[in-house]
This record gives sequence, structure tokens and C-alpha cells, in this order.
Amino acid sequence: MQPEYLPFPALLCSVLSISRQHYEVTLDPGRALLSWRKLRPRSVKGRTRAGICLTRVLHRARGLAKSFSRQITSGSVTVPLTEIVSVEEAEIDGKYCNSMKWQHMCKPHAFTVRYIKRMKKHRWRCGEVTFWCSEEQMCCHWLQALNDALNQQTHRPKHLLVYINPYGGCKKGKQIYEKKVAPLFSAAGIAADVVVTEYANHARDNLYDVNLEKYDGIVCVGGDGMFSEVLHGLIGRVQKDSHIDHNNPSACLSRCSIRIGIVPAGSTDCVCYATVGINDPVTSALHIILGDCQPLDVCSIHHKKNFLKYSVSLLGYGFYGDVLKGSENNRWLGPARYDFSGFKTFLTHHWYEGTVSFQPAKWVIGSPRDNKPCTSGCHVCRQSSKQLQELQKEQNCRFEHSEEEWTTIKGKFMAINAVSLSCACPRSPKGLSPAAHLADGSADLILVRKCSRLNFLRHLIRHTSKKDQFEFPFVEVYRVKNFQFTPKHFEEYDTESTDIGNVSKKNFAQICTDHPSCVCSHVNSSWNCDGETLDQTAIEMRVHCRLIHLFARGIEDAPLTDDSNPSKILPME
Ligand SMILES: Nc1ncnc2c1ncn2[C@@H]1O[C@H](COP(=O)(O)OP(=O)(O)OP(=O)(O)O)[C@@H](O)[C@H]1O
Ligand SMILES: CCCCCCCCCCCCC/C=C/[C@@H](O)[C@H](CO)NC(=O)CCCCC
Ligand SMILES: [Ca+2]
Repeated sequence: MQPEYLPFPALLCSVLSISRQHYEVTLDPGRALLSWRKLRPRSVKGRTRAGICLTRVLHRARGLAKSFSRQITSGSVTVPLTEIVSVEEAEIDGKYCNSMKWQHMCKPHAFTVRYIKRMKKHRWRCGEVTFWCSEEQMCCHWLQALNDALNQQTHRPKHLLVYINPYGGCKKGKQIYEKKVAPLFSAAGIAADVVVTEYANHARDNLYDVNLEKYDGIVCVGGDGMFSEVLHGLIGRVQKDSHIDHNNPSACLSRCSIRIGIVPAGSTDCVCYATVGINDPVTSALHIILGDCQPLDVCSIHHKKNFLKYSVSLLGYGFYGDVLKGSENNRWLGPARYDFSGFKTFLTHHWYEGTVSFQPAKWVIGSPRDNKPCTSGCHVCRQSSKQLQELQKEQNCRFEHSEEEWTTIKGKFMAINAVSLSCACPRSPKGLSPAAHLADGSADLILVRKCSRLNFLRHLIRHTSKKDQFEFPFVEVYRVKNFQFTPKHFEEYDTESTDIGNVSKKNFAQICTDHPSCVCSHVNSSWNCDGETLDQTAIEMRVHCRLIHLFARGIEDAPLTDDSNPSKILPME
């Protein structure tokens, strides 16, 4: 039996069954929606078999479009086609058939649709519904129509290159990928070439050689450090291919169009958390499958004319630099190494002297304390980056340090943090700068001046609550396009010498003579760049607007509550 069509083309509407109940199922490719709603038993007059399209039903179906604007109506479910994960012929096992007393359907024909179910706190899960048809032809027709609709979503990846760090976080990267991610990829028809890394920087180096044209995306399974490796490999590769010298701090870097997916399996997972809203491998896998795309700002860090690193999360001197240094010998503790070192660093309560100079990001329409966090499809990011693009067109992509005013601040700091995204993570769900934007071309520069231990604790504690962590006289925050930092005890010796090691030794020797009571290693802190220590303390940083793209969509606002979850309304198999 052929399913019938409504007068307007391509709308498919049939009566199918879900768990022995009749449903009116509609595929509306025009509106890109699949919906199903329960039929009252008496509306299926005299006929009980699934797959019968009644004229009365079709008349009623014409009115369906009106209810499409609502995501879920009582007893009905509507799923956007963009949120369908996979469609496949259902595997009906004999036992199930018998137990469900469906023997009268001599040969059951069914297909299963998996789709995104929103849970609490931005977590996504896969909902599953099996539609039963009375005839093979109808089942084939539905499968064909749904697969055609999915194939039209050309932004979905088909072939991925996956790097797994088996030692990140709790050392469960491989297990997480195999158990939670690979089955979803395979159900969604995604082919994956998997590389389990054998040493640090394996993924980075591999990205310089690999044929990227083969892939629609790169996935890294690990933490921020592993993501940073992939980021360096990809940005480095793209600059090399476009003959751009990354040692030039003013270079206009080439954007990377291939997307990166992060399956969180690290200790902080800040990049994943701040771009998805949660560090959950299944949620990340689902964002990858749907082919989400989130542009992301990247900061480049140089010492004089030498490229040091890129950063996307935290570039922190003082407190976070010391926490990282202190954690390095305790890697065996896994994620707890940061808490242990954080506590120790807090107790030692060091401050550091130096000079910070920066240029404000004048094009941005937001500000760090406007209480407007970056959300999915962010208007602030869109508008700000557009304005920046216009500005760059005028300047012909030149990056002139001297053109605009620099603000210079000399002082004693507990911490200097530059973040180009909020840095939300499980330890701090709103992050170091809750209103920082993922793709506005700016970074928030947070200066925490020397203060009492108690005040510093009050500031830190605010990272774990909804209160404003900048509301202290010793904390300042600026939205910047770049900044430079020179530690006080570097200035006099920061010559053109190429032998940095000698400069540093000379530097510390001088300091110790000047301040016999001080301990050398405490004069300067070090920079924590996305979880890695930089070799240099005197640095300059610059934001590159939307340099990379992630398989993410930013943090969605107002997630649906559990009550509106389709699984609660529908009887699922
Ligand atoms: N096979 C490997 N052996 C040793 N180190 C590796 C290997 N693969 C990757 N690495 C390195 O391990 C470091 C830490 O990895 P990762 O970021 O995954 O975990 P983490 O440090 O526990 O988490 P986070 O960065 O979120 O705090 C990275 O800098 C990465 O370069
Ligand atoms: C009394 C309670 C006070 C609690 C205060 C908690 C404040 C936590 C803010 C956390 C900000 C993390 C920023 C992200 C940094 C990552 O690039 C980096 C690599 O993964 N992680 C760390 O450096 C790890 C940094 C860990 C810091 C503890
Ligand atoms: Ca930004």
C-alpha cells in the first residue's frame, strides 16, 4: 500500500504504530520536521492494522502545520530533521514479536529513528522510536524519504579522523571512545580513522602529514591539552600550506575550515564545557554527528619575533601559572592534581610585579561585566565580528600596534588571566569570565592585584557561585584585542640577546643580590597556556577572530525541562 500525500508536495503522512498504539506520523520536508501523534482508538474505524492512511486522518493532517511551531504538544512529538541522529530498518527479534503478540502481522516491517533528547544541564541523549508499518513497501518508502532528508544535510560529517589520548584525565579516553562514541558514529553512518596517540605531540605532528582532504572533521578524545595539540597541528598545517610565517606576531593567519570535535576525557575539559555547556562524551558525539559548527577565537602568543603557542582557553600568569607548575609532578593524581596544587598555591599566596599593556577591542558590542553570556547563535559574536571584519577591510588586514592607544598598568599582581572564552568548566560552571564570547575577536584580560589572602579567597569562591567575581576593588577586567606583559625583573635584562638561558640566569643572579631575602623561583611566575607552561615570561598575545571551527553550537539557553521530554510522553520500545 502506497502512503498518501497531502495536496502540497512531499508531505508524507501515514498511520503507523509505536508499541501497538496507532500514531499519525508526518514527515514535512518543507518545514524539516518529523512528527507523530497518538490517535484515539475510535478514529481508526474498523481497521486496526498499522500503515493505513485514512481520508479522515489526512483532513486532520492538514491542520497539523499549525501545531508545528510548538516543539511538543500533549501526546505528540515533533523532531526537527536536523536533530535526527540516524534512521535504520529495525531489527525485530522473534522473542519480542511473540511477547508483543504481533504474530498476526506475518512479516513485521519497522524502522527506528534516533533523535536528540535534551536532558538537564545541556546534556543530550539519543531518543529512539520504532515505527511499525503493515507492509514492506511502506516501510521502504519511509526509510527512503527519511534518508533522503538526512542526506540533504550536507554539513554532517561522513569521514572523521579521530585522535585518542589514552593517558588524559582518568586515562579512560580509549574506553570512552569505544563504548560511548564509536557506536553512535557507526549508527549515523560516519566512518572514522582512529589514531591512539603513542607520545605527546603525536597528533600535532601527524596533522602536518595527513591528507586532510579525505576528512570532514578531526576529533580529539582527551582534555584541553589534547585539544591544544590538535589545534596546533591544524593551525600550523594550514599556515604552512598558505606560506604564512607564524613567527610574525602581526601576521594575518589563514582560517581553518575543517572542524574539530572534542570528546571530553581530560581533567578540566574547559574548551568542551564552554562551547557545549557540559563535558559529556555522548553529548559531544551527538553535536559532531549533527554537524554543528561553532567558530572560535584563538590567541597567538609570541616572545619578540618567536612564536610560542596558541591559546583558546586560559593564558594565566601568577595563580594559575603556579597551580599548573605545582601540578606537573603530581600527574599520577589525575584531575585531582589541580585541586591539590590549587590549595597549596593558595596557601603560599604569591604576588608578582610587572607591566601589562593592552589595546581595547573597540569593535565589540559587549563588555566583560554586562552579564550577557555567549549563547548559541550569539548576536554579540555575530555583530562584533562583522564590525571587526569591516575594520580589517579598511586596514587591509594590517595589524598596527602603534595606531591606537595602549593602556599600560604597572603593578603587583596575584593573577593575570587572559581568556578568549568564558573558561566554564566543572570546577567553575560560569567560568573565569562568564560574559566572554566565543567568536567576537576579543579576549577578557583579568588583573587581580596584590590583596590579602582572605580577599583572594573571596574572589576565588565567587567562581563557584553566581556572584560577580569582578566586584572587588583589587580586580579589573578589560575586553582587549591584544596585550603585552613584561615581568619587572626582566625589563632591565630583556636585551636582544638570543641566548635566553643566559639572560635568565643573569636576571635571577641580579635579583638575588638585590633582594637577599627572596627566593629566586618566586620572583617570577610562569604562564599557564591552556594547561602547558610557557618557557618565556615576557610575552605578547593577540586574538585572531574565528580562526578555527568546532563541532559545537555554543550554549543553548533555556534548556527544555524533563517534563517536556518526548520519552515521558511516548511509550518507547
Ligand atoms: N600517548 C601520549 N603519551 C603521553 N602524553 C600524551 C599522549 N597523547 C597526548 N599526550 C599529551 O598529554 C597531555 C595531557 O592530555 P589531556 O589534555 O588529554 O589531559 P589532561 O591534562 O588530564 O586534561 P586537561 O588538559 O583537560 O586538564 C597533552 O598535553 C598531550 O599532548
Ligand atoms: C575555595 C574554592 C575556590 C575554587 C576556585 C576554582 C576556580 C577554578 C577556575 C578554573 C578555570 C579553569 C581554566 C582552564 C584552564 C585550562 O586551560 C587548563 C588546562 O586544562 N586547566 C588548568 O590550568 C587547571 C586549573 C585548575 C585551577 C584550580
Ligand atoms: Ca572571544
